[in-house]
Amino acid sequence: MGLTAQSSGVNLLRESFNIDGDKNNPVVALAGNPNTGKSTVFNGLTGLKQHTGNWPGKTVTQAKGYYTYLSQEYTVVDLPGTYSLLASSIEEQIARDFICFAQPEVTVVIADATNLERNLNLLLQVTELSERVVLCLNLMDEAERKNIKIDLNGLATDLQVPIVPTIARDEKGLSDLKKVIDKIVNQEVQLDPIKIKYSSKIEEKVEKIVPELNKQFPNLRKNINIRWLALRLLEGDRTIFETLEECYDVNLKNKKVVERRQ
Ligand SMILES: Nc1nc2c(ncn2[C@@H]2O[C@H](COP(=O)(O)OP(=O)(O)OP(=O)(O)O)[C@@H](O)[C@H]2O)c(=O)[nH]1
Ligand SMILES: [Mg+2]
Repeated sequence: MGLTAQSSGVNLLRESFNIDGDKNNPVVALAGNPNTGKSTVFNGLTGLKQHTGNWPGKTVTQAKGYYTYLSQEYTVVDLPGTYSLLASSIEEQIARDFICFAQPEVTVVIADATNLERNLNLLLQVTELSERVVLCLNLMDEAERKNIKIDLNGLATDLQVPIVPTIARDEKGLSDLKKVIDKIVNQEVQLDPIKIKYSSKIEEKVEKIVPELNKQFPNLRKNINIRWLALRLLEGDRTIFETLEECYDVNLKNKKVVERRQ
């Protein structure tokens, strides 16, 4: 059986993000820098089967929609455009929290093929949070026009993520994207994207914090990536506390694991 929300127990959290947890559809999140064609991909995938509203409690528009592939219905969520997931803006916080807590079965990072370097920064942040990632290289027509050649096989090998080139405006490549998403959901591809290794000073601290977090919050490990959480704590990111308290009713502020680094 493929990945389902039921098997990972996140239905309730999905509902709190206004995503129908009861439907048990695999959820596909579309992430990407602003203006890379996320909404064009979203429209191409979902056609008229879409709703827009606001993210709960936020004045940021949420678009969700549906498509069916090989008799399986998927829910697609168009995340706000962001350059990073460092939660320094509401948009970044929404994108980060959704990937971290609603745990989409697949996150598609939509990148502008003419500006790969900047766009890959977000991809590397997403792969720190989730292994189930596809890189959608959009605007391939623009890249060709600018005579930019991309070694797709070399890039896929370096990043260890599936890559799908698209021209979303002409609906080119979107059926390949659906096929790759289906393979990930049905666990037909091995996924082990590259992870950033930090300086030994940081890695040593992470090594100390991870077991401490596992000990103090044994249930958290099932739901979120503890290495990622340790990195956020080291960074002093306060916004993660708010979301943890909202989603899990845990209070990290009073725990010694945080006090130690102050
Ligand atoms: N040439 C070309 N243009 C594209 C392609 N995909 C999207 N566009 C155009 O790029 C512009 C931005 O597309 P959107 O889909 O709005 O991008 P977005 O990522 O949703 O933008 P934000 O939501 O503002 O972050 C639009 O004018 C699209 O028509 C493509 O593959 N090739
Ligand atoms: Mg958009």
